[in-house]
Amino acid sequence: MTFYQLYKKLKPYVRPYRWIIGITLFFTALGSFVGQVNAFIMKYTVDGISDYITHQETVRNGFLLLLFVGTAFIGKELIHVFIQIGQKFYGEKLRIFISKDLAQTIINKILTYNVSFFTSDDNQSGKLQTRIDKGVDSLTRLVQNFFIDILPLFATALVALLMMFYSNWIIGVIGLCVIPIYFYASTKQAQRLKGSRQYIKKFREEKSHGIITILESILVIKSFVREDIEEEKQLQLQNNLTFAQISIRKIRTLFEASKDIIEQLGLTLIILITTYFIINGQMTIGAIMFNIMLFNNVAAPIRQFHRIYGEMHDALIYSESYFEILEADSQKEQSGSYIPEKLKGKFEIKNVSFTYPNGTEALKNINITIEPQEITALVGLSGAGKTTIVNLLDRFYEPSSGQILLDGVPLQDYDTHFLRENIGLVLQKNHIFNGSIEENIRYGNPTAPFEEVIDAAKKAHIHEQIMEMPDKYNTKALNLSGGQQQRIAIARLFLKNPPIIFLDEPTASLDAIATEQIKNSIDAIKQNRTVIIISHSISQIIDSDTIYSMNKGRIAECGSHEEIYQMGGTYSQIFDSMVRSLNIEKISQTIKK
Ligand SMILES: Nc1ncnc2c1ncn2[C@@H]1O[C@H](COP(=O)(O)OP(=O)(O)OP(=O)(O)O)[C@@H](O)[C@H]1O
Repeated sequence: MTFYQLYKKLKPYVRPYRWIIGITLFFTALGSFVGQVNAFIMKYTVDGISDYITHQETVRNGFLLLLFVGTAFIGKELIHVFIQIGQKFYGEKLRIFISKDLAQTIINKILTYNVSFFTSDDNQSGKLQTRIDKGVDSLTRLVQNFFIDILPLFATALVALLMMFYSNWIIGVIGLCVIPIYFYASTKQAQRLKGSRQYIKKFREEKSHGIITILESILVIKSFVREDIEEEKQLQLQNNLTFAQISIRKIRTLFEASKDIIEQLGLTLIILITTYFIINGQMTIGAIMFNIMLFNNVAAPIRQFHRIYGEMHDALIYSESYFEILEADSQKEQSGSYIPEKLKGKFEIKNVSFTYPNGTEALKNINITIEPQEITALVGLSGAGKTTIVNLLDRFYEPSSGQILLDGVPLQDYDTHFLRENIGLVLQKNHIFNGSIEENIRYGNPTAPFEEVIDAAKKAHIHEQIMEMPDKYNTKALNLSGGQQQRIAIARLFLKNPPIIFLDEPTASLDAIATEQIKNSIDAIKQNRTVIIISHSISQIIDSDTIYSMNKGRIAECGSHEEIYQMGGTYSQIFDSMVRSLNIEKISQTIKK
């Protein structure tokens, strides 16, 4: 991306705050003139003192000179402070507003993206977060710097340069000559730094992903006593980052030294030529201070040019990623417009194959019919593709080939929000949000009255336990046990009350009593709904109307429990293994006693 492209992309974010920019520009213009006042005062002072000495003026005149100079300095400083406050305040205000808009826009945007966007390797949570944070941060810093740093510095430099020309054209030309040399050195420096900066960006993303991974897997790390492996991984990342940072520092030091030399050469020339004109009588002695100070004003922004250029390049690198995320329109979830009055809930999966974006072929030519208001179970060994089917039915992914119909209408024709409003999903491990139990259940229907929240909790067999907690429904949900969290998620589903329900191993993380209670709740919620249940537990699937047994992405058999068992294929193998693992013989002997 070029700076011009960046400018065009940023324009819509800056436009609403034109009035703030107007005020900032006013302060900038004022500041650029006030910035030269010191040079004039110093010239006047030196000339005044020189006159005073040459003409042996009275002490009174000397005091008057000092009074004037002192008042002028203090007055100028007061005005300068006022201008700076104005510039900083409005610059900050602009930054805060733009930061808010940039941060909110990207959140709004990514919420519209496909699930595949979030599961891709490039967008692992830490990486995505760094990219967004850094993008927003560097873009807002760029806007802020432009108005309270870059623009005032350059405006002051321009006015100083004009005054140098006004003072003497040769002095002006020297001031002017330094600019392109400096500019060339700064550009070269920035080009050399570009590669290292990109590495730093990559290493930073990897580091924050690494930290998130540690936080998420702390129990596994500790239980396997693998702290040293994790330390080693982090050290490697840290070393890479450190080397890149040192390489940047090296380049900076070298270039800064060469730029100092250029500046000193310019200054020496100014002093020599001004001295020549003073000796010649073409300038007064005060001109030496005047020219040095003006030259300083010209050199100041150029001295900072590499920093500004660097920050702008940082902004370019990070904003490139920011805008890549923002403009990933191909990732936008597609939605049809079809909204039926009522859903019956008949799914027909016809010759569907599906390959995940990373190339895993999860489903191969699948044909399944899910009858409305019936219970359909999906059974199969791990990795057979059961969850993938649910992912497709919820439109988290689109089939690679084949077609899915709901009540005879292609799934892609449905309004996606409508579709998902009508589907309830309970997973093996359900997400619990940071918030109270009530807020977590209410997620199923944010406008439901509190009585309905309680009713849902009762149906999910969690109400009594909640009432025993000190803060009852205000208890933090993240502190609950896995089984309790699962029941909160089921309560959320009761509150949502959708006609279609997908249960993906809903009791896998529960104890036996909780499993029985949840099974009862699930049996209750199954009434008059289309249900797909995935489970490795016999009790959950045995009384389903239809069972599909899957093997390596294909349907192996289908039918009722009795029918499919008789086929003697995958299902009977899984079923027999389950029975053996339960040790039925021992169990029945125990029960007989
Ligand atoms: N987000 C993903 N990206 C890439 N591959 C995936 C993804 N999710 C699942 N897979 C792969 O797709 C295949 C089917 O996975 P799926 O989760 O559908 O199996 P499953 O039958 O539900 O297994 P389990 O009983 O263990 O939950 C597996 O090989 C899995 O590794």
